[in-house]
Amino acid sequence: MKAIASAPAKTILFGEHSVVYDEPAIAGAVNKRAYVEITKSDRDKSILRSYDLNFEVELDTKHKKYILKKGKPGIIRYILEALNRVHDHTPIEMTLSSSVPIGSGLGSSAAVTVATLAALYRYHNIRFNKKSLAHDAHMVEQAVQGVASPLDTLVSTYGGLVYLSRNKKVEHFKVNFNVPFVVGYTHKHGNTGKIVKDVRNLKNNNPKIINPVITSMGNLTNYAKQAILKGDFKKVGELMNINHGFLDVLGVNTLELSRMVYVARGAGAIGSKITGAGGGGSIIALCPDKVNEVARAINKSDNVLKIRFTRKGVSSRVYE
Ligand SMILES: Nc1ncnc2c1ncn2[C@@H]1O[C@H](COP(=O)(O)OP(=O)(O)OP(=O)(O)O)[C@@H](O)[C@H]1O
Ligand SMILES: C[C@@](O)(CCO)CC(=O)[O-]
Ligand SMILES: [Mg+2]
Repeated sequence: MKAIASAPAKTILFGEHSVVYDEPAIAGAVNKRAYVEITKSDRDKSILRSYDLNFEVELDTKHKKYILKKGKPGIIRYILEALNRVHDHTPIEMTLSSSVPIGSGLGSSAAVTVATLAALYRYHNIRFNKKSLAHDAHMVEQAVQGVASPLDTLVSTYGGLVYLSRNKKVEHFKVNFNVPFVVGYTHKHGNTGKIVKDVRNLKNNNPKIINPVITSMGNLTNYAKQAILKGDFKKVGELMNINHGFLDVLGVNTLELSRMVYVARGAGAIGSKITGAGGGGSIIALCPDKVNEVARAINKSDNVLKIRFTRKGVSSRVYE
């Protein structure tokens, strides 16, 4: 018996970081995915491996211990947390593959977590639905990072373009939002857990300054929702640029991210901003009519990822 699952990466259009403080956010699933496969092992220990992320872990799930045979522990922590919550100690072989750049603001941790939980639920024949899966995946991110909003794991579970309201209501945009975006990313990985905690410290040390910024980011996201519904991409772009300024105030901008943001605008993007936690990772640029020019300009000093939004969220199945 083999259980497999996959879940999409995401890009945040508006609301990263402010969503941690219950402000609204808009994010979409994109055409990069994480894949997890689980089979029964005939060895006495479980093995977790990834050929493309180049890591291998020997798991002693009975004693909740692991030996990192090769690779870095980062993303593995999400998988181990999911295993601790769901798996018994029967030996399994778990293989992860992913086309999502890790630590690049595109929700690799959420895609890996959602795919891992879905594959484990299938393997153990545990009933679940998208609501329960998104919740459980959020709890895993919360446990690993210390602080996490439900946004990334919601988008990886449901797919599509999602508006998350202040009272955590999920709305799916019905509009056809396939306007051309370009994602630029640096090889400087971010670490969302650490960056979110840094923002929390800044907020706690300067509440009278940062709290109104967080509130304004929430209001901006609601204006952006109206602009998207009206198809007013000029306004969407303008609001992306303002949102980027707010993220700079929160301290999550870097030289590389700024360079890509302004290179994109100089090449014709009508809006560009950090997407995801920042501190490394990615920017997103809205460039109707100028996709190739913007992609070429960013690619001169950084990396470009042509993304498309996808309605396809998590998928999973069992092969007997
Ligand atoms: N090459 C790597 N191999 C394994 N883990 C890595 C590697 N590079 C980074 N990591 C870790 O993977 C995790 C990536 O999750 P993180 O949430 O930080 O980024 P992300 O999900 O890709 O971006 P965001 O959360 O901003 O959307 C982090 O714990 C990071 O330390
Ligand atoms: C920075 C953040 O808002 C998004 C990370 O992709 C963190 C979170 O929502 O958990
Ligand atoms: Mg993440």
